[in-house]
Amino acid sequence: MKIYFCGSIRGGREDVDLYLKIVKNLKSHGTVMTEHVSNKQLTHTGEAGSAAGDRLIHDRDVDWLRQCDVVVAEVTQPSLGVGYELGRVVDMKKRTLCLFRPSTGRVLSAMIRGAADGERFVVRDYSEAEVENVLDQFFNKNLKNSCSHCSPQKHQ
Ligand SMILES: O=c1[nH]c(=O)n([C@H]2C[C@H](O)[C@@H](COP(=O)(O)O)O2)cc1CO
Repeated sequence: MKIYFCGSIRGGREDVDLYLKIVKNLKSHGTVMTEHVSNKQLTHTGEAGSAAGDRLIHDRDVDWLRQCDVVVAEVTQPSLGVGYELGRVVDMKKRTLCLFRPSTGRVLSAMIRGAADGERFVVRDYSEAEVENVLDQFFNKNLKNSCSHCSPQKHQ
């Protein structure tokens, strides 16, 4: 099971501790292609400072999005990059879980909440305390048979 995790980088790194918690959980369900998003050393400047570096990041990430089996996005901290990734995956018809924390007082973009269909593109309001349960429930109940690379019993 290849999992693409989306989280804010240049949009602000305020939630990086939570990204770390999410990625730790995701690793129990499969291979996380974008583990760097949860790296506490990675600052709001991102992985590269030059336009050439940005093109490499863009092309690599779009390629990973094409390859992945499922997308999980923490969408509370607004990020242009995460919004762009989600727009692309809607077109790619990838199974997607967006996680949003209303307790922050933020209101999620209509372009994300309004894209939810409850099946392929799910938006889940949650609190940090329940994040592991929400992820386990999503993977165990919804994704048992959707991995294209391995048997339902062995999600690696
Ligand atoms: O250095 C990077 N590496 C990278 O993989 N990304 C991708 C993964 C994240 O889910 C998303 C974050 O976008 P943004 O930086 O606009 O917040 O874009 C984004 C950047 C910097 O924009």
